[in-house]
Amino acid sequence: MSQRISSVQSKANKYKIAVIPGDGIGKEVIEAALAVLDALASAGGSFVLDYEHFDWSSERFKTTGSYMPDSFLDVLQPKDAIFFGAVGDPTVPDHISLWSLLLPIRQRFQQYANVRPIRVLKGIKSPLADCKPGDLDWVIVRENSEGEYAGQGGRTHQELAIFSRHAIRRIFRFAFEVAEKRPRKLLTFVTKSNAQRSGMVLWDEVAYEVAKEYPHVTMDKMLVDAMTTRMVLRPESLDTIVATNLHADILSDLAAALAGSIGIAPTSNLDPTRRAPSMFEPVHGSAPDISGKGIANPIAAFWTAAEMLDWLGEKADAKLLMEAIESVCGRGILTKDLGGSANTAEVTDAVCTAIKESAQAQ
Ligand SMILES: NC(=O)c1ccc[n+]([C@@H]2O[C@H](COP(=O)([O-])OP(=O)(O)OC[C@H]3O[C@@H](n4cnc5c(N)ncnc54)[C@H](O)[C@@H]3O)[C@@H](O)[C@H]2O)c1
Ligand SMILES: O=C(O)[C@H](O)[C@@H](O)C(=O)O
Ligand SMILES: [K+]
Ligand SMILES: [Mn+2]
Repeated sequence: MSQRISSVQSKANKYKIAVIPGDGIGKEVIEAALAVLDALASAGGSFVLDYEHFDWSSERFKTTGSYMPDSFLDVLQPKDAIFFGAVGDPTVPDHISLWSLLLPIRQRFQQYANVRPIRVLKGIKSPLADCKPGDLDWVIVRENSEGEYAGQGGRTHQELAIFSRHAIRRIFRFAFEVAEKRPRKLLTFVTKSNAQRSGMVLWDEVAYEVAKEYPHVTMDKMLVDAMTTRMVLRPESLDTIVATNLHADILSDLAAALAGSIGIAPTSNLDPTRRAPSMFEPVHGSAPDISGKGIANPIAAFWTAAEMLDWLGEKADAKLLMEAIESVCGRGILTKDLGGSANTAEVTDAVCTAIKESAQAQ
């Protein structure tokens, strides 16, 4: 585990980070998160981030005809991580924007595990009556390379999903490893094998096969429709969740809302083999309805930054950042989506100050 060090910059670990803010509030929350990361580094953090900024976005597409250069894999490969905002613009069809920027990076780098931790942070109220902080504390593991996002099929089979034993096995192994490291050792797998009789039946078959390798983890199975009711009615009965690309996409927005707001939820797109750089982004999109107003909640991007530091090995700084976020939320400095009246800059400043104060106290 890394240790926070006092100002001995020469001892700091250096990481090369590609920064891709993208569109809409992606630009606002990434700017805020970079300020918070700077505050953390200069308050005695044990890391130095060497940023390269990329303007890959819908703006670039509209002026040059492409979201990113053809050489994007070569450009990103030497980086230690990719810090991403959001993609999506009201004047570009969403399937064009998603398939021109985000999905090629996720799929070509085989960032096959999309990890979405979510819990009720201190100071934030769940919309569920009586849901206390410990009652909703989950990790959603999303298959991130195939399934409903295979992009195959013509007009008559537009939504053709592709599931392979290889990809199902590796995401289940990953999810079991996550579950095994958490105190409850509980994994719920989400399926729709009653209706989808090919890919989803294979998904179930591999689940039980891989389960034999992890005898210390308790596994249970939920059909995706019933899963939504369990998340709302019995959140405390869940811990680690594994689901397909599309199912986990939908369930993770629900999870974020149940924990207070889509504006707090982080994602890691991981290549667990570490052959390719992993990509870190808030769960939310470009939010055109609030973009440009300076009111986006930056917490999702901050929590995402903490997940990135943790993946890079900077665990002490990741922890300090999460504590700073929770102390600011605990003092009621919240954006509108969480029922508060603070704007993006005010929350950002408060988190930077909390970081400095807690570093001084150490
Ligand atoms: N990974 C991504 O980059 C990603 C994810 C989801 C959607 N998208 C794209 O984003 C665009 C908008 O999609 P959408 O509206 O379905 O989803 P969205 O997540 O952008 O917004 C959904 C709702 O949540 C609110 N919201 C989102 N983030 C917030 C934040 N940080 N603070 C406060 N409120 C927040 C928005 O104002 C909106 O009302 C589309 O083009 C879509 O394709 C991209
Ligand atoms: O994967 C998707 O569907 C989108 O990018 C977005 O909704 C996400 O959750 O990342
Ligand atoms: K995003
Ligand atoms: Mn989504």
